[in-house]
Amino acid sequence: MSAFDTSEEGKHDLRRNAAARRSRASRRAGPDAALRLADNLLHRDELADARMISAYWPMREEIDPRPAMEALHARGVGLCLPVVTGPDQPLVFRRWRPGETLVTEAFGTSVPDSMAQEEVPDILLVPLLAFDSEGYRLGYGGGFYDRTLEKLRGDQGALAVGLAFADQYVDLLPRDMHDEKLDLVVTEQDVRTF
Ligand SMILES: Nc1nc2c(c(=O)[nH]1)N(C=O)[C@@H](CNc1ccc(C(=O)N[C@@H](CCC(=O)O)C(=O)O)cc1)CN2
Ligand SMILES: Nc1ncnc2c1ncn2[C@@H]1O[C@H](COP(=O)(O)OP(=O)(O)OP(=O)(O)O)[C@@H](O)[C@H]1O
Repeated sequence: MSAFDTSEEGKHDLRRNAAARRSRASRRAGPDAALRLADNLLHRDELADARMISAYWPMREEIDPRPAMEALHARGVGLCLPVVTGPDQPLVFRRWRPGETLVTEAFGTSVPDSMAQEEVPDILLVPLLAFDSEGYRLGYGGGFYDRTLEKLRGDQGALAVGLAFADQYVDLLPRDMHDEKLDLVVTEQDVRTF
C-alpha cells in the first residue's frame, strides 16, 4: 500500500498491522515501560505551566499513562479523561482524580460518570496505534482526536502529546486533510518533537 492510500480498506489493513506491531512492542518494552514513559514525560518543559491535562484509561495494549497521571496529580495538575458523545463529535473531557471509579461505555473505554465536571485541557496525552517521522498518528478510526484537536487548537492552542512504545514508530503514515499533527511523541525510550 502506498503512503497516500487513505481508502478505508487500506487503513483497515494498516490498523491491523499496527496493532500487531504494538503488541510486540509492548512485550519487548518490558514491565517498567510505563515508569520510563512517566520519567521522560514529567521532565519536559512543555508541561511546566500545565493546568489541566487530558490522559486516557489504557485499553488493549496502549502504553499505560497512569504512573504519569499519578505524578501529575501529585504536582497539583488537574486531570481529565476523554468521553465519546457521538460518532461525528469531538471528544469531551471529564474531571478525574486517582482512585475515583469509572464506568464502561459503548466503545469499551472507561470514563468518569456523567456527574463529573466537564473540562477543557491545555495539554492532551494522546493514545495511538502508530506514529510517523512527521508527527502524524494512526488511531482506531473514529477521527475523534482529529476533531478534538482541530477545535481546541483553534480555541486556545492546546498541545498534543502522543504516548507510545518506541517500536510503534513507522516512517510514513497515510494522511488525509483532517489529520492533526502531534506536537511531540514521548516513548519509554525518548522524546521526539515535530
Ligand atoms: N484508551 C483510549 N481511550 C479513548 C480512545 C483511545 O484511542 N484510547 N479514543 C480515541 O479516539 C476514544 C474512543 N475511541 C474509540 C474509537 C474506536 C474504537 C473501536 O473499537 N473501533 C473498532 C472499529 C474501527 C474501524 O472502524 O475500523 C476497532 O478498532 O475494532 C474504540 C475506541 C476516547 N477514549
Ligand atoms: N476534523 C474532522 N472533521 C470531520 N471529519 C473528520 C475530522 N477528522 C477526522 N474526520 C473523519 O473521521 C474518520 C476517521 O479518521 P482517522 O482515520 O484519521 O481516525 P483516527 O485518527 O485513526 O482515529 P481516532 O482519532 O479516533 O483515534 C475519517 O473518515 C475522517 O474523514
